[in-house]
Amino acid sequence: MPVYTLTYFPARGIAEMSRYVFAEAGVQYEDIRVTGDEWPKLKPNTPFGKMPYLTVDGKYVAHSRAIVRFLGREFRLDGGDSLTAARLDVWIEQLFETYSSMPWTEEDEDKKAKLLATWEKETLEPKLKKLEAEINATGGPYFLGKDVSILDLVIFSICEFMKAKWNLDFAQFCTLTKLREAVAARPNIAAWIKKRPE
Ligand SMILES: N[C@@H](CCC(=O)N[C@@H](CS)C(=O)NCC(=O)O)C(=O)O
Repeated sequence: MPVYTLTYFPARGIAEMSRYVFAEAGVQYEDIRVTGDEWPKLKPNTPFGKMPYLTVDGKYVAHSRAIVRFLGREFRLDGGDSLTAARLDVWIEQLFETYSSMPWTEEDEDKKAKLLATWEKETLEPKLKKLEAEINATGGPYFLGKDVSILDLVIFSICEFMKAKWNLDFAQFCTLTKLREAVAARPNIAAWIKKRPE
């Protein structure tokens, strides 16, 4: 088994989906957490001056989504064939595009709340309804039906982040709620959630 190290800030952020993949696969890795004080010194020695990055026997894999896809292939959580893997990728990109279109830079709180409400109705809702229709077509609870994949772990992680950062609970999306409950109940995921740092 290769030696894996995952380096990120002491936060969940865009590294947690990869930590979930390691947890689900039951694979050991070094979970390196770099503080804000340590970061300026480390930054010039990282692949692209950003985190997270992974090393595999000393070779780097950078960019959070490239990391998650690589781990999916490594641990057979990528659907097993190239078309299925591509369908997972499509939704990973779709979800990150949706998340990037949130009103991140608006500083006026009233304007931000209005923009968020519009974004929820016009962007989030149609995208998640379409995602739910695709999950329902497989019978669920996961995107591929009975087999969990990196996409389910990415969905779980993004929803968790949006809840913490934007207080969105997605309660109106029943299929998504079932998927999140199914992920949370997986023994390795539940064990990671219990033991991980705050
Ligand atoms: N496309 C990259 C973005 C990475 C990124 O922006 N990382 C931020 C933390 S979430 C970072 O390293 N910020 C510190 C810096 O830019 O100095 C990815 O998905 O990994």
